[in-house]
Amino acid sequence: MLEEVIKSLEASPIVKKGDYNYFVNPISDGVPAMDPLLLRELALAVHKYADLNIDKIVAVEAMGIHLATALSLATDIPFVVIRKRQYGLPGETEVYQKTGYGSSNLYVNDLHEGEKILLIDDVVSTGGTLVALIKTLEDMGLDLKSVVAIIDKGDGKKIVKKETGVDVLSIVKLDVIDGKVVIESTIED
Ligand SMILES: O=P(O)(O)OC[C@H]1O[C@H](OP(=O)(O)OP(=O)(O)O)[C@H](O)[C@@H]1O
Ligand code: HPA
Repeated sequence: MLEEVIKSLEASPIVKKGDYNYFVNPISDGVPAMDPLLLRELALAVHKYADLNIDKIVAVEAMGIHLATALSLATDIPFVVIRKRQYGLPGETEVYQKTGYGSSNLYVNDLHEGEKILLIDDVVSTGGTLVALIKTLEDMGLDLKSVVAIIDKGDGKKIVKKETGVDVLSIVKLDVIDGKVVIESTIED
């Protein structure tokens, strides 16, 4: 079921961001172009394994958005985006996000105490993004039914578990070794 996903990830070029080995892929960057077959495989895998008894899908800007869109179309569940742009709307919550190569503020809007949500992002790597978001969303009283990171890079998922107690649902586990993406496992193994 994940043939296109694996093929595409294994072909990812690696670019350096400082010391960080950054893989470039349609799932995580929209570059090179995303084959709809690949996007469909991802949406089907999330549909199959995630808890979809939820009120909203919550995407992290930027590269959670296409994944949330595909899942929303497949499920008829609405999605909201955690943006890098501040709106200053009532109830807006700011979250500081630090990755292996940068940082920014994220802004949570239109999420309300007691709502059941699925949080989706493309990659978990240092865990900086998901740890900060999970802590904030839990403090806001949201019920995180599933936390999805399509790609678990290095120790990402393990770090999130240690820091928050939350099990991230990931479709592919990979690492960058000797300048290449190496697939370690998939959810279908
Ligand atoms: O586990 P971490 O080390 O936090 O890395 C994961 C985060 O890094 C990327 O975000 P980035 O801020 O680069 O944004 P983008 O989605 O706009 O590319 C990715 O989309 C995740 O949100
Ligand atoms: N590639 C793409 N997106 C990412 C990465 C990466 O290596 N790490 C965190 N987000």
